[in-house]
Amino acid sequence: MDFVIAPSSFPSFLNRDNIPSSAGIFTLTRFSTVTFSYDHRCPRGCRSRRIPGCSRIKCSRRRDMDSSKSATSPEISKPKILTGPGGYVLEDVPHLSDYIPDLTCHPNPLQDHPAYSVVKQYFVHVDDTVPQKVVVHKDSPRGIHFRRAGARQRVYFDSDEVHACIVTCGGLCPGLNTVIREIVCGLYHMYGVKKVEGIDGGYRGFYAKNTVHLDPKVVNDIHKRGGTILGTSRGGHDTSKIVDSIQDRGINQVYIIGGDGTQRGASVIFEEIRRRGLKVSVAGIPKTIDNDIPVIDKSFGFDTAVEEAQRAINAAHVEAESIDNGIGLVKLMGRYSGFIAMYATLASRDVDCCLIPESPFYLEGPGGLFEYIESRLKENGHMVIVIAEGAGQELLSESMQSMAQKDASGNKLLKDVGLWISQGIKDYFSKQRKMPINLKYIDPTYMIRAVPSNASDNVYCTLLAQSAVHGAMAGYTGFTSGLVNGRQTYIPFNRIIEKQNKVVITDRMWARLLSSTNQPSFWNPKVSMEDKGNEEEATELLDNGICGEESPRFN
Ligand SMILES: Nc1ncnc2c1ncn2[C@@H]1O[C@H](COP(=O)(O)OP(=O)(O)O)[C@@H](O)[C@H]1O
Ligand SMILES: O=P(O)(O)OC[C@H]1O[C@](O)(COP(=O)(O)O)[C@@H](O)[C@@H]1O
Ligand SMILES: [Mg+2]
Repeated sequence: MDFVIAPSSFPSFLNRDNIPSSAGIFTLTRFSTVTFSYDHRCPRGCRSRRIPGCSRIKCSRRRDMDSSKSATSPEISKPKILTGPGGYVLEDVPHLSDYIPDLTCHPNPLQDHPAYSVVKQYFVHVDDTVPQKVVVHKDSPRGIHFRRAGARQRVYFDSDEVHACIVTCGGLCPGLNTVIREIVCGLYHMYGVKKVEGIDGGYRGFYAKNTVHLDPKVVNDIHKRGGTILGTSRGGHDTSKIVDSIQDRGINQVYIIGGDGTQRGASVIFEEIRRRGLKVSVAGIPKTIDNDIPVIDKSFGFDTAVEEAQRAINAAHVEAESIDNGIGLVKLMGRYSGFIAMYATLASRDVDCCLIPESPFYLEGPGGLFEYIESRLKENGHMVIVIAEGAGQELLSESMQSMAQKDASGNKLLKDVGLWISQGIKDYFSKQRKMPINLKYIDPTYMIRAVPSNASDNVYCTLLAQSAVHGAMAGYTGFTSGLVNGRQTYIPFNRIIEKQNKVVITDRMWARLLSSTNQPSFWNPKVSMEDKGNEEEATELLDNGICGEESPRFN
């Protein structure tokens, strides 16, 4: 039985919501006769017979497409790029209606919500976008924009129809539990969605474990705890099995919380879902304390990690100050990006030297680290060094037997630079300089990421989670919810996974650090000229947008 309702019979607010011309009428389709056996599942993800929006003709036509379970389809969706006057570019995110025609939509239930209905203009205008760069010149082109996140006037899921799942992958990060909590509560309290499941233990949990029931009662207090109540893992990623599991369980909204590796995985999952023609929204929430995800202002949990790192730096300073020629050495996380070390150093003001993966350094000779340590000790009697775990790895490889080991996700396993440099400093001063020093090495690595998120990260996590929920309900898919210039946006996966965010050492922020520590830049003009990749973009973090101008040069 099909119902076709003309727009005039809908509440008037719907007509104001820039309904695309292709959706000139709303089609409420209901069918009662078609059945799908396990082997002939409805490729749109509905295993029940009575899910609106899944017409018999289209489902049976699409059944053929489902016969191949291969996740290696060459059909990768093209980026959705829209251009406008003045050099305006919108890097848009996919929508379920891009590949599923005649989807039904409904008025957003938030219009009747006691909290939100009083907000003037609560719904985001369909044309709202956020610029990637806010510092422009008079004649600059308008540049790249992302779709603004937030609740839309119409949604593409009926609340009763939604079956959501949440998964957390990769390393821990403060705030994971808050994001889980706010997705569950957002779905329940804003949209009346009751079916939410947690995937146990990362991606492999989709096919290797049972799911965990989630509701507001279960998640009520979890934001006060570190870690993730769902568990996490690296590796174990089989796209076909994951999408089979999504389809078998009848899941139609997938919330994936994780770092760069996870978002790469999410992008492949989205492509496979699209290839199978399923009505399943895939929403990513970027997670990493390393802050190595590009485009976004910063990742959640980063502030908490920097705050926690202060405790280790303070301890190192107290220890170093208390003895003659005291050196406090602190190793912080940061595999490829030194943001935590840089911000912890800038925040502390007690640090004399910060070493990060992006800034190569050398130990001996004029302008080297050992010479600087000696001068600081002679001048001050003590010093504090902060080193990111990924710093100086090329020096370690030279002096240790190279073992290119990787973790289950394919990330390079690093050698312990903290122990190595501690030994190097001790050997240099005792053997070559015959100068007694007292070195205390503090390794708080896991302590800074296992803590619960602080107040500001909790609010940030809430906004990211709610944005993801609004986006999925509005039918967007293949997107990551992220903060761009202080506004919540939907960013296409291809932009999130194309490269890693790194500290740009020719940028103002690194200059601020150098001027705060007084350390040598270890800058070698020849090496820097060769390092073209680093010159293009300014460091993306807390720089109030002013770092997007020309990168200044130092030395
Ligand atoms: N290039 C990739 N393509 C698809 N999936 C990936 C890729 N890299 C990592 N993954 C998957 O994402 C998950 C987490 O990745 P990992 O690198 O460990 O953490 P993070 O997401 O925090 O960077 C793992 O289960 C892994 O299998
Ligand atoms: O020991 P583990 O769990 O693999 O985690 C160590 C890694 O996790 C991180 O904190 C973050 O990495 P991800 O963002 O990839 O999870 C790195 O800085 C660190 O090298
Ligand atoms: Mg990673």
